[in-house]
Amino acid sequence: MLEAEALGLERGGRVLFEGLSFSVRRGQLVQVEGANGAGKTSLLRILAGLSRYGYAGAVTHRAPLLFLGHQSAVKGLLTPRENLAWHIAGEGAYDDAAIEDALDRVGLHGYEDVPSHALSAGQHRRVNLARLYLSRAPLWLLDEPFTAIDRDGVVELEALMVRHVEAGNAVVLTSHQPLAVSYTLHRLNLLEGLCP
Ligand SMILES: Nc1ncnc2c1ncn2[C@@H]1O[C@H](COP(=O)(O)OP(=O)(O)OP(=O)(O)O)[C@@H](O)[C@H]1O
Repeated sequence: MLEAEALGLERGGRVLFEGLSFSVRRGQLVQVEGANGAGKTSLLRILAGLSRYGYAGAVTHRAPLLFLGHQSAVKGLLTPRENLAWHIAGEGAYDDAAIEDALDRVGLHGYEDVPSHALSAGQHRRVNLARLYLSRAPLWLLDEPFTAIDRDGVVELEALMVRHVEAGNAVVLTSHQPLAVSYTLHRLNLLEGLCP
């Protein structure tokens, strides 16, 4: 689904990673490992084709992807329903029932039409996560998806990711918390590459 070849990145005179090569295949659930500041977000943005900075190497995409960053992309003046409609319009689809179902699944039933600036941090995150229920992209790149999500939400999100990879898709995520999933988890170490 994605191939990274000899990726290298230097920030502020510090080499974060170099010569990093790996492939992400169908059915893989990959967690990027590393301490604060190691370069996980930078790597994910490179993989998503969003990096504003110069880096070495090349990324080849073999499938459409969805990137969810940890900085909320929810627009405060729009309601959750409008935010999701705006996002999925980019995929050429608008389906009010599907949007309502996605918001319901992330626990935002009753908040569909509230201006998003009136939502909590966790509810903002949930609006973003609702995009996972609507996306048709086979490859998900998720940066700290569990941030500000309560325990039930974490369990639901873990199950959603497992369903996605079991269906033959792939997920690459960063997370500081260990995943409690009964599925083979591949670890991507910024210095050593992809570990089985
Ligand atoms: N805006 C910036 N300007 C200059 N250097 C930056 C900037 N943002 C990040 N960096 C540098 O890049 C390094 C990697 O940042 P990145 O956000 O990729 O790390 P991370 O592994 O995702 O960290 P965390 O786990 O804390 O989110 C940081 O240690 C910092 O030195």
